Amino acid sequence: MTTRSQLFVALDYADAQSARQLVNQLDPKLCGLKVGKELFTAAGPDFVRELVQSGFKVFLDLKFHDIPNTVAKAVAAAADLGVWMVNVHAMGGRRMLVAARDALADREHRPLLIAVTVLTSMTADDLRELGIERTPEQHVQALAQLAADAGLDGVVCSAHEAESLQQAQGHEFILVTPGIRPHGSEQGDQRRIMTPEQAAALGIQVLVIGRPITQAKDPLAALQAIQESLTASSA
Ligand SMILES: O=c1ccn([C@@H]2O[C@H](COP(=O)(O)O)[C@@H](O)[C@H]2O)c(=O)[nH]1
Repeated sequence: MTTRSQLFVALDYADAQSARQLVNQLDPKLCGLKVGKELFTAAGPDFVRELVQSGFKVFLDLKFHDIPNTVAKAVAAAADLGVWMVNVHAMGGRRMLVAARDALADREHRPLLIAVTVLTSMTADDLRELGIERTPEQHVQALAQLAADAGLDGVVCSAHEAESLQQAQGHEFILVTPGIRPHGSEQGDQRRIMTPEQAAALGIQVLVIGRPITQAKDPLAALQAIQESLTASSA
């Protein structure tokens, strides 16, 4: 089965004005936008509303991780912004995941609810240091099962775990993969990385790319080159 991957640009900018310089050149048909902790903390919910009103699919990547009541209220507030997708940490546990899911049930606008498994910046050594003896792959699998049992729509993982997750959870379960690095771009702090073409060939639904676009000399050209390469590799 081949699903066409959607590209989401991680708007990791220090303020709304910097983000707007790129966003104003973009077409909602070309990509979705991810707002994370830096931009949200600086620019707030008004900027998220502005992006939604401009017609973009917005993934609000705030990775809520708190007691169930607090996370339930936070995802409901995110839904009120009109975002397309919101996420929580699977490590918050089953009751937290269920509370988040229930907070979105029966709403007129229900964003997709996704659980972060193992951050793409982490390795087996990082997990071991936290007392987790499973490999990243095993830990992702276990946390994805928890998310699926709790009725979430999918997970954030690395592209390396995609095939085993598709086998275990099926192709309807949404996989969102940061750690996407076009050939020749800098890895930075990411550890479990894959090229956009390889990730798209796996049928991953959402590819998240930040710095290879936002730090490029010409961000729009960098994004268009990735899109063209995806189109060419799927032909
Ligand atoms: O496991 C995760 C979860 C979230 N992220 C976020 O994705 C982008 C990636 O940006 P790059 O510049 O392409 O590395 C960033 O906003 C992270 O907060 C992640 O990387 N890994």
